[in-house]
Amino acid sequence: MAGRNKITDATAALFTDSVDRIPERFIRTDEVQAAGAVVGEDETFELPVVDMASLLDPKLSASETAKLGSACREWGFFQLTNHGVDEEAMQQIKDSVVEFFRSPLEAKNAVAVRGDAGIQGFGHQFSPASSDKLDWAECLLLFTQPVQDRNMDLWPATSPPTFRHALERYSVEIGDLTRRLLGFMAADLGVSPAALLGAFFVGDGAAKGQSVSMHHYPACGRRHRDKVVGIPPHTDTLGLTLLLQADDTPGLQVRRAGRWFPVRPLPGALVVNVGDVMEVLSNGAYGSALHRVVPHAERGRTTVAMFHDAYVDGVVAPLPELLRGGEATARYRAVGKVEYDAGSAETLAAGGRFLDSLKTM
Ligand SMILES: O=C(O)CCC(=O)C(=O)O
Ligand SMILES: [Fe+2]
Repeated sequence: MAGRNKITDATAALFTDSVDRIPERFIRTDEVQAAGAVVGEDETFELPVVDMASLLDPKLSASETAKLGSACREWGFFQLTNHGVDEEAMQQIKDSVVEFFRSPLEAKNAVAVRGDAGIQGFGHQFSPASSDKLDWAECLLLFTQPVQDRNMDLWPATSPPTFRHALERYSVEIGDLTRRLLGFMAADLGVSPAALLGAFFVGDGAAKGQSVSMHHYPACGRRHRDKVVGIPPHTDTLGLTLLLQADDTPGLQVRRAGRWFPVRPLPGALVVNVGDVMEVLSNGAYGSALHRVVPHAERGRTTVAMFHDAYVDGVVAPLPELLRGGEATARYRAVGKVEYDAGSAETLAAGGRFLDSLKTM
């Protein structure tokens, strides 16, 4: 089972001071090399950019929706500009998360992962049982919606004091934005908005499942670059991910056509990516892309990844509207949500993808 380990004093010291030698558990040179080539600094390429103001503009909406659709089909990734998330709410969450990671280890470990609280809390990202390697990163993972799923014991109360309010507010903002975005995705997929929205939200508008991973990737120094990993290559197992980058440090890379494409953060934009469940819902029209994080030699990087979960009547399966009338066959077999979650966790621990086992062709 993929576990999340607590961060020790030794690791925290490693992350704060520039050290000459790092423990074997962080050295993954072979893995980094095997992962393949990165598109160079000097090469021009454009990761898709989608503009929410254009989506909402009656004159521009149709062409921007087509752009959104092609981004989800070709890349599974795009940067979203003019997204309309309240600027003060954005600033508050950025400041609060940066401040949390700057706190002393003792304060951060007040909300550390612990056996009885499942995967939530502060610690390392998932560590596969099949390897003893650790990521060059620290992560605070929390369930944010539905509200009754929150474990407030693991929400920082004082480090910093603004944290809880900032996350609560951001959770609502991202829920609203996800809802808006899904409306345009439904138009692109040719399904009713109610069908797609109903997979993510319950009748009264609450998210079926929203969670957040806040990441800090410390600077790794020139000497350790190409040896350490921020997050190893993976796809997101839930529905849709919206990522906020609290600074302009690069690090996120997306896999396409056998190479890694660095995301060059646009000021104020959010990065959106299609998760495995969305790939299934869309019957494979949208693709969940492999991505990873590479630590920067000189600069730390802080991000807030918010995930929305989705399913229809307790089942992860292609949207019925897409299969109606026998026009298309299901490219994924239907699987109960409980089985999906258990399967994803188990396959993740083994370094695989549960999604692959659902494919029918
Ligand atoms: O921090 C990032 O840029 C990406 C984080 C991520 O991929 C994840 O939390 O699943
Ligand atoms: Fe991810």
